[in-house]
Formats: sequence, structure tokens, C-alpha cells
Amino acid sequence: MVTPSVKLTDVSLKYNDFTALNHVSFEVNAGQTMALLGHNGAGKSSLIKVILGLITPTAGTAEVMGQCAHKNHQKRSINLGYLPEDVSFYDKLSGREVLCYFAALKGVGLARIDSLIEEFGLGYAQHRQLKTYSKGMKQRLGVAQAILSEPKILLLDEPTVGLDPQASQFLYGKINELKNAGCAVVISTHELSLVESHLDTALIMARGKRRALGTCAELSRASALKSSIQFDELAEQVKSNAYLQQFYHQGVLQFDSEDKADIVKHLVSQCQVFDFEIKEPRLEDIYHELMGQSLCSPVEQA
Ligand SMILES: Nc1ncnc2c1ncn2[C@@H]1O[C@H](COP(=O)(O)OP(=O)(O)OP(=O)(O)O)[C@@H](O)[C@H]1O
Repeated sequence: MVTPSVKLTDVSLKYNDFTALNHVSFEVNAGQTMALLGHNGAGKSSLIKVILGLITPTAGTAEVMGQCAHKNHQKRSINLGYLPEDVSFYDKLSGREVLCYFAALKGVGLARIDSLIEEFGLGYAQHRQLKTYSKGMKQRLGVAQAILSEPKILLLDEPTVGLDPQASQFLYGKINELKNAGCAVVISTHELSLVESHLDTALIMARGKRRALGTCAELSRASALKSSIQFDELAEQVKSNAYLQQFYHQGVLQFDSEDKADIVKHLVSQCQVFDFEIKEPRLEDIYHELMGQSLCSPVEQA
């Protein structure tokens, strides 16, 4: 049996009297990316800190590569890459000095630093003190620091905040490279449209509890949102088909994913319709459907 890279079983966490995590379980395997989604205060950063071994759960178990997350976590740090939510390094150091510091801790050579500095577009500023860096430059440096040792587990807390669109795209390219090399990736983010095409699974948290977990297709089914095909001129043919009628309403076929194959078969073989586009529910729609429209507060409302 394959040992999951990250495995949380029934994890609860209290900060004094406040329950930040409430019986949360999930697994992330090598080569998988899990998006961690949820409202402000849902418990995402707390979950990441539990995986890192920085916080010990009040109940339940957190395992990293089969070992208890909060025991000997320093020994495992070479295999862990972490980007905290608020990247802040000592601002009198230069970007290069920051990377050299982490490289020394993790046993990484200078060639890797040189290539990351260039790849992240920081070459021109590498000898400048961090106090002269923009927010996005600091974020790029933080991401470079997180992937420095080509970790086996990568934990990114809101990695695209402050990044320009090209830098975000570049970051996801890097994440996919690591994932293809067998890294397990957990990304906490509010930028659903950016993460959607890169995730294998998503864990949606609400008020410290697991609200939903699964692939986009599984979450879509759980949300009861439907896929759709819109028709203009060809509506008559579709409307008059005995099988398709049940899905048809005002120029649109709406259906669950398990009906997709039959619908396509009928459109092509019986209606001779070959040119159509299937619109699948987007992660953002699924998220709103599952979470509701009202603002969630971290605590359960009466
Ligand atoms: N050290 C702490 N002491 C007390 N409460 C804390 C502490 N850290 C976090 N919390 C609380 O735990 C809850 C979860 O916080 P957490 O930072 O994990 O949320 P999050 O999902 O990452 O939120 P965001 O999306 O806003 O970053 C919040 O209500 C927060 O106020």
C-alpha cells in the first residue's frame, strides 16, 4: 500500500476555547495537488501549520510521509517547502542573501539559487535590500524560497497574492513540474479560477469543518450544478427528440455529468448535431453553490 504524503485523521484544533479545526480528515498522495479553499477564518492556514508540525492538534493525528507531523519535524524540513501567508524576511538582507540563508539550511547548492533568481525575474534586484522590493517581488522571492530544495511536500499559503498574471502562470508551471516529479502540493487560495486547472482535488473548509472534498467532477456532483449545452437554430431538432426532451428548456440542455455520454450520443447520431459546446460548472460556481451566498464568519452563527 502506498503511504500518503500527507494524511490527517479526525484532526481538531483549539486556540484556547475557540475551535479552529473540527474533525478534519484528508489525504494527499505524491504527485497530487490539493487546493485548500474556504472563507476567511475557515481554518486553512491552521491546517497548513498542523501539517508543518508547527501546531499540535488538540485531537486526531497528522502524518507526513507516514510519520507524526509534530515529532521530529525539523529533520523532515529538507523535504518540505513552505510559503507562509505573509511573506516577511529580514528586510536588511538582499534577495540573494535570503536564498543563500535557506539554501545553507537545506543543503542546496549555489547553481540552484542562480537559476531560481533568473527564472523568477529577480536578477536585477538580487543584491538590493528587501526593504526596496515591491510586494510582488517579495512574494516571488518567497515562492523561490519554498521550492528551493525541490521538496517532496510543498505547502503554499495564498501563493499568488500580489503576483502579476505572468508570475502566477509561471508559479503554476513550477508547481506542475514539482508535482510531475512526485511532489505532493497543498495550495491554500481564494483565487479559484487560477487554481482550477491545476488541482487534482479540492478541500473546501467552512468554520473549521470539512465542507466538501473531491475532484472538480465530484464536487460538481455534490453541488447539484448541471452541465449545459446552448442551442440557437438547431433547437427544433433537439426539442423533438424523445430522449433529449427531458433535459431541454428554453434553448438549453441541462444535465448531470452521468448523462453526458448519452446526450452526446443522441445529439450526434439522432439529431445530426455535431457542433456544440458543453459548459461544465466552474470551480467558482461550485464553491458558491456549496458555501451559499452569505458571508461566513469563523464561528457558528446562532
Ligand atoms: N494563534 C491564534 N490564536 C487564536 N485564534 C487563532 C490563532 N490563529 C488563528 N486563529 C483563529 O482561527 C481561525 C482560523 O484561522 P486561519 O488563519 O486558519 O484561517 P484561514 O482560513 O487561513 O483564513 P484566511 O483566508 O483569512 O487567511 C480564525 O478564526 C482565527 O482568528
